[in-house]
Amino acid sequence: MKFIIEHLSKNFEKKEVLRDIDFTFESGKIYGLLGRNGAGKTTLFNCLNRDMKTDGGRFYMEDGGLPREVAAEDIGYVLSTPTVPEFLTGREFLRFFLDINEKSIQDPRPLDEYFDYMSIEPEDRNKLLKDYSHGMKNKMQMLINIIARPSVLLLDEPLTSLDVVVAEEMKQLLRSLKNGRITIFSTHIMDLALDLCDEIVLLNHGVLEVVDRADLDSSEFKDKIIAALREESHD
Ligand SMILES: Nc1ncnc2c1ncn2[C@@H]1O[C@H](COP(=O)(O)OP(=O)(O)OP(=O)(O)O)[C@@H](O)[C@H]1O
Repeated sequence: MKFIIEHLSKNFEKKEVLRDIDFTFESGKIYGLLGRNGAGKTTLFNCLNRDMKTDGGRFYMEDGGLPREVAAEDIGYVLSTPTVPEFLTGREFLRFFLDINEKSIQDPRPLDEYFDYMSIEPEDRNKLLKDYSHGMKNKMQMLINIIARPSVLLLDEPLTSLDVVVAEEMKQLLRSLKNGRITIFSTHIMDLALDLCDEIVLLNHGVLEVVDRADLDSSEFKDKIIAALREESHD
């Protein structure tokens, strides 16, 4: 399976944020998306999730060499700021999500199995989501996105505000989930990107380019990324 973006562009009035995004993502890989503040990472995710209209270009899936339209259930999107219904308990939210997606979720599991999977403690499962910490809300958002088994999982800086233990658990989780799907992960934490991702992709000057990590040790590779991103400031 591939996820192919061709000549995608997006402007905000006169500001050209995405100029010509042309990229092919392949199943089984985690892609680390790096870019300066304001480079357009969230805008790209919003366009791919169809929350925002693009100004040009297209994107589609390719299965067994055949192109097909992107269906809503193909894309999972975890926002950097978790948005969950605060008036529900963790358990109510999960049950509600499973109920409304009953037809599309293959092999639903008992609720506690999902909570166990995300290491959400039994005493927290019946608490209101408004009383969940940022990291716990983030886990819930991640959970509902992975239950739905999207082909493409977009993660907008999901680990930035998590403590080291939860961040490590999330990393393990993402690694365990990567087969059979495309994971695109935006982050400002370069070590995390180098550690977790199979490919590093830079969003720079409105285009996406892969950074070749062949034959470079980690420090040289980091310098190369910083040098490439620094160019952006001379615009
Ligand atoms: N709805 C909008 N209306 C106008 N301009 C916008 C809108 N959304 C984003 N922008 C602009 O588009 C540019 C890219 O923003 P975006 O949030 O996509 O960047 P980012 O790479 O995710 O940044 P960061 O790393 O700081 O989160 C910025 O200049 C931003 O001000």
